[in-house]
Amino acid sequence: MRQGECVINASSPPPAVELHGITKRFPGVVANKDIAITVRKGTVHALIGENGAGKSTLMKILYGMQKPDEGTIAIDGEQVSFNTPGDAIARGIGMVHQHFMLADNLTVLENVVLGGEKLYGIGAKARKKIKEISDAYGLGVRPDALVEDLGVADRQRVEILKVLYRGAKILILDEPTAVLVPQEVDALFDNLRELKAEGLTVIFISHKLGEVLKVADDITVIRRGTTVGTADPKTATPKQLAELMVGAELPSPETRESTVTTTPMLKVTSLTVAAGEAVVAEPEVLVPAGAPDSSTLEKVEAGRLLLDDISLTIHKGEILGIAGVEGNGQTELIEALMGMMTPDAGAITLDGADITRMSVRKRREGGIGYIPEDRHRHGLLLESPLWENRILGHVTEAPNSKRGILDLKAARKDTERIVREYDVRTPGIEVTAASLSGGNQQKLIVGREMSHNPKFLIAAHPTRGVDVGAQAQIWDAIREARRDGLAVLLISADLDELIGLSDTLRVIYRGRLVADADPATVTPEELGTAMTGAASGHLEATDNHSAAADGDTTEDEAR
Ligand SMILES: Nc1ncnc2c1ncn2[C@@H]1O[C@H](COP(=O)(O)OP(=O)(O)OP(=O)(O)O)[C@@H](O)[C@H]1O
Repeated sequence: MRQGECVINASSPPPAVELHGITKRFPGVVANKDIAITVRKGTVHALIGENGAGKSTLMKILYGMQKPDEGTIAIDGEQVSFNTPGDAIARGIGMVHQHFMLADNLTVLENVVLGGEKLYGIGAKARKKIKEISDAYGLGVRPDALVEDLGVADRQRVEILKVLYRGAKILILDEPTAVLVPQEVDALFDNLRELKAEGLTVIFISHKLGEVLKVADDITVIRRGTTVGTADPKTATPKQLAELMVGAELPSPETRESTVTTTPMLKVTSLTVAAGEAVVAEPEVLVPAGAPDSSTLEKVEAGRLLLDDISLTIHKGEILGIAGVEGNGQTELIEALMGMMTPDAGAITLDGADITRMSVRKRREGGIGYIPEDRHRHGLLLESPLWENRILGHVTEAPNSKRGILDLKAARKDTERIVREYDVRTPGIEVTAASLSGGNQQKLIVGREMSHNPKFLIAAHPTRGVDVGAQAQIWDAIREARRDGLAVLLISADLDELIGLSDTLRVIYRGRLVADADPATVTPEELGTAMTGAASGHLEATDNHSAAADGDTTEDEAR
């Protein structure tokens, strides 16, 4: 572990990026404080730090999305000043955001060219250029594929290709591996090595310390807005990095104590959803009165089964993990369970009561907690203060409501409690959710949902974007509630989390449950293989109907 900056000897080319004395203040928060980072040309440089440490702010400054209050930026040895991302792009900087920004209904070529038409037109020249870039860096992108047909990893490659097409020599990737399965992570790292070999520079933000050590040449640690040191990936361990970041031990999701009972809490029988189904959106129960409509459910093309005869049972005290590459029916399963989508066939019972046609509000009141996949679309009102976000989805429940009337004082007080207990780093509860860092937004949602003592929790990527310290805390909260009988449907792209937390594991592929895995023995690689639809000798094929029958056991029957 070395403190301070990398040593650059006199004969080295100028560093690709030099940030000096960068300071950025927001009301009540110093997001970046006198930050100094030197990024060597042709390297992969990882930026790590706990939630709210200031990583995204720093990258937004480098990409021209935000202006620093103080400090200088030099690119290839030359001082620059960016007012917009356009200025940064012109100096060869590209950014791939965590939330992809592609138009689904356009082809890869159209997406790549969009906004950059001046470079190579929109015809044969553009196509040739795309092919050249794709071949040069091993991206394997097909220009005529429709983006909506692509999986997550391919979409990410299109995003990378898009910034390369615009001439980026320095790529900023914001948590690029959060949505990828292990095999896809390896493929991305191969791409990054290719980029590096061609002299490009990559800066990436990540909370996955093992991966950081695998791919980074240099690591900078940021804590509370300032650089606290650099680490050498050749010698550092994940534990050391975690300690440097948050002063905490690296958590493990592993628990093999079983709290699974024989009492079914959630039972899903032959649930089927065809594409193009009309959506039952009930914005008024998701948001407080007067807030904008947060229903963003979309229609999809007709003719395909999005959920195909899904049957499963989750018992009291059981965490059932669903493994799957994004886009294989997880969203539809969640929406059908929450009442945001009406299934075409099948039934859902919660604690013995049929909830198949029940409203979202009634389901929530009946004890369903919901940590959504996309916190911006379904979890938060970004422009509203934290205390309003605490009410979101729980308008009619205590402490937000007393005898049918909103109790704002109690809601505010409870928001302060959640902020304290879940360590949401914020100057106060009056700031907007948008002003929180990604990980702190997530902690607020988890705190809110756990505060209502749900019977059944839908946890989609519960620790996405949170640092190792907060991750441990969220895992503990879920485990503790499980001990008290909580049933959990866990959906996560983090296979270690999925394997470590789940009591039961099932694989979803093209809307069907295709395999079962034993969390005590399965490896992330085996699970990753099964998720791509390939048969894995280590996993058992699912028998949907025996799973349904399983739900018929009574409390007294042994499982
Ligand atoms: N637009 C904004 N307005 C007010 N405060 C902000 C704004 N953007 C960021 N902040 C604050 O600046 C601090 C740094 O946030 P930033 O998003 O840079 O953290 P981060 O290290 O990227 O965290 P995470 O790992 O959770 O994404 C946080 O306290 C955050 O609340």
